[in-house]
Amino acid sequence: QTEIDANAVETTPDKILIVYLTRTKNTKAVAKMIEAKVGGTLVSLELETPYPEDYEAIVAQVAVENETGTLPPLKTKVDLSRYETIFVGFPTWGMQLPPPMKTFLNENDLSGKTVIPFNTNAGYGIGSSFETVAELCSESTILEGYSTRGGIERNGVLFVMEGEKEVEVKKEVHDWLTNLGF
Ligand SMILES: Cc1cc2nc3c(=O)[nH]c(=O)nc-3n(C[C@H](O)[C@H](O)[C@H](O)COP(=O)(O)O)c2cc1C
Repeated sequence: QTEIDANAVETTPDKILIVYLTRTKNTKAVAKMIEAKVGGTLVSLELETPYPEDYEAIVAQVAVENETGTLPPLKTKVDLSRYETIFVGFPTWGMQLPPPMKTFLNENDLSGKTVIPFNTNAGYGIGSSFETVAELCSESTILEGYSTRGGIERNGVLFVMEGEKEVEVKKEVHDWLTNLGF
């Protein structure tokens, strides 16, 4: 007897892309947990001109970009044609979707594809980032996203996805993806 899971996401690993932005590697760690469960191709977004290493400097630059709607040019180019399910991962920056992810969603056509956001943040939450993903992917099917607390760079807390936290996030990611039908 064959059981058919009505909730199953109908895709295969070769059609899954996991694209993420990361600075202190927390979002990257979540991306790798997703890959471990669903497979797919991992792509890290890199800028033509990297952000400053200095925290205050990047905060100031991102604030200006957010305010002016600047879309920083990406070095990373991806041919999306073969992918039907695209996970998009990013930290919260200035309570918004980080400018490089705005660039990515602006310069690529994700219409007709399934888009699934995920996020790490310092504890202030996703801000408007998931809403902006939905706005920039208005012709896509958006599934429920996942968010967890990551680093607090302002306080010198950088990478946190280890030890108990890693175990906890792995379980949450597993349950979230199972819920989505993966
Ligand atoms: C420029 C900048 C702005 C940030 N703004 C916020 C924010 O508005 N709210 C928040 O909760 N965390 C904020 N953070 C903290 C990051 O979202 C958090 O440390 C996240 O886990 C970093 O992910 P990453 O390790 O993948 O780079 C900010 C960090 C940076 C560098």
